[in-house]
Amino acid sequence: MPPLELRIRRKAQPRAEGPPLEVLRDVALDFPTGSVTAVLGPSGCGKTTLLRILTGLDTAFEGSVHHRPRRIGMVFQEPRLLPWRSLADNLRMVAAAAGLPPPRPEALLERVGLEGWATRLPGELSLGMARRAALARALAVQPELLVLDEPFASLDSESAGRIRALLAELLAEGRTTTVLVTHALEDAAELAGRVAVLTARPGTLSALLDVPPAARREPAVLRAALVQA
Ligand SMILES: Nc1ncnc2c1ncn2[C@@H]1O[C@H](COP(=O)(O)OP(=O)(O)OP(=O)(O)O)[C@@H](O)[C@H]1O
Repeated sequence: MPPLELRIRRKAQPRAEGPPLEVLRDVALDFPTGSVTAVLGPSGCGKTTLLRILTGLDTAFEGSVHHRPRRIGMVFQEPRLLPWRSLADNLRMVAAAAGLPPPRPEALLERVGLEGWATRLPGELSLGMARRAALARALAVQPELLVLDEPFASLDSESAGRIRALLAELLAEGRTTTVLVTHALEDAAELAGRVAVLTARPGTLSALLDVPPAARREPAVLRAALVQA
């Protein structure tokens, strides 16, 4: 399978007044199948925009995306579950939309620590639980590409720890090409095989490096490698 290939020459956001805001410029990245890439960069540099372009949610840019897989699982900061449908239905609907046979929602929910919640509505969940439900929904499409936008943001440490452990287990399987946007170097060091760093807006690629194995135990090793890059 050829790598997913992202080529952004320029991405600008129209504004109500004034010229368009240039958000991204000259970002060229290949994502080999099964790789886990963390995208780091200052707030507002275009990380979420990059994910939206990568997944095809945003097509208004100059450039191209090649070899985008068919089944894409996404977890955004805002869980975006359908509020009037049970968690099980939320999972079934994305699987059906992906042309997959009905999944076993209970098993997927159990995997993210939400056993017994299949018939409940999203409004009954805390943010941490909703984020985990969104991850279960992403897994329900058997994703070839998994995209995670700050999956640990605004979570208490217990919820963040549960999701981190789950992702570490999942990503270690090495089957799913994963792109993880994060502000935390520790998360990149623990979960990713490599790190792509964007500059401040307009975001452009300033470094792409493999995570040194020692950084898994000591994230400062990654910080030092980034300073040198
Ligand atoms: N729909 C939109 N309309 C106008 N401007 C937008 C839109 N979406 C994003 N932007 C602007 O584009 C820039 C990049 O936004 P984006 O959300 O991609 O950054 P980010 O790196 O993910 O930020 P953060 O780390 O704070 O989540 C920001 O300045 C933002 O205000």
